[in-house]
Amino acid sequence: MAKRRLVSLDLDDDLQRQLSRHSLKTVQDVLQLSLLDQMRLLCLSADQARDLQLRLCSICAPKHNTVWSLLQQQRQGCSSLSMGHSGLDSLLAGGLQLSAITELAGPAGVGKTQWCVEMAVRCLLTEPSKSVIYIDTEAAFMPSRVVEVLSERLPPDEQHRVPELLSRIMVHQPSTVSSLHKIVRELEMQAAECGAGLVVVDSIASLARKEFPPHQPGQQGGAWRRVLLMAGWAASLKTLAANRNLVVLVSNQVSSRTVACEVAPEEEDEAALAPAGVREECEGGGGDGEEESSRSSLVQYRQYVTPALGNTWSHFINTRLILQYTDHSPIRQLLIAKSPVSPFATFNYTIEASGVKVQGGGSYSYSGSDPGLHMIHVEQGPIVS
Ligand SMILES: Nc1ncnc2c1ncn2[C@@H]1O[C@H](COP(=O)(O)OP(=O)(O)OP(=O)(O)O)[C@@H](O)[C@H]1O
Repeated sequence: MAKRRLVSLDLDDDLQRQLSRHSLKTVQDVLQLSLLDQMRLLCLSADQARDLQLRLCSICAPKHNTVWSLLQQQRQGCSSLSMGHSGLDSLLAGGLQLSAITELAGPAGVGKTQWCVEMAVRCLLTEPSKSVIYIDTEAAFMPSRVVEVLSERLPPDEQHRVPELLSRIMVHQPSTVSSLHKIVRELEMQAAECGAGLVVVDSIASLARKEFPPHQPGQQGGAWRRVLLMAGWAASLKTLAANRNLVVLVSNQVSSRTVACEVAPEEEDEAALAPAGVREECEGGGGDGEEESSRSSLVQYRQYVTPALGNTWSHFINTRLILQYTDHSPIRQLLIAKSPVSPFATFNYTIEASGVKVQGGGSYSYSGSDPGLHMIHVEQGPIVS
């Protein structure tokens, strides 16, 4: 919190001018000065300097909520962004949680971007004073699709609002890890300036996976560098979500994971037939991207499709929603795979001109699940060795 940018605070204009004149950028920069220096540099009286110090100290001090106030927020529906379906919302305590990171993971074409657009439109329509920051790392963002969804949602006499609503979505399209890194670092300031209620990163994985593949020849430790990078981004996004009380929604790709199984002697011949390349594609594993060490010949390798970025990443996110195909096209499925408030649950959805529609009542069980170990149904059929 001491690193919080002063421009993101609601300080009066004269004071902001003095702060920037003396290159004081963070709360820490001011608190490191003596009271006398604060008075001198910022042209403050002793009382004003003491007030400022108290205010900045209260920003650094860890904040707490009471259970009662959290419950009140939840009841008033101001702790979440509705996903547009009463069953889904009630399991997720209102929808996508504020001050938290929600991940949408799924195979190509399943509807991750469509869900991101859906939630952006929902934020604009339900929060008239809020904006959306949309970080598109795959050049997949289609303004015309947002217009289509908005136009379908607005009644005929409100169609004139479309341009105003569109101007409340700020889009970044970084094409390298370093440009995304810079955007993530500056997000808190931008979120404060534009009053963001939702930050979308579609997708969080693609640039890092492209620049730091786990098995790049001649470059050891690509996966480990990526874990460190993702940890930094997750920390920044969490701080942003908490400080600005907004929803962070990230999409994630899927990757294949290889699991080694002991085989009984009579199955040994079958194990020997496992394709040689299977382990090359392994990404998540138990150790965040590094493939497992070689096994004896009595081991069979089975391949699964799971959310990308490995186990460590799955601990960074608060809620994981997995999107997958079903055998009944065009119906797709949303799984609540990890949530602090909901049991494991599944809901069907379709993608329509007016956006994403969740169908029926959904089903859930309290048997629990491992967020890192979901087999994802891929349209072309599961890849099993
Ligand atoms: N206007 C529309 N009406 C109905 N379906 C649509 C419409 N626009 C897109 N879709 C459907 O959305 C799906 C693509 O979704 P989306 O782009 O969100 O996938 P994705 O999971 O983000 O894929 P990737 O990982 O490749 O980016 C396609 O099945 C497409 O048919």
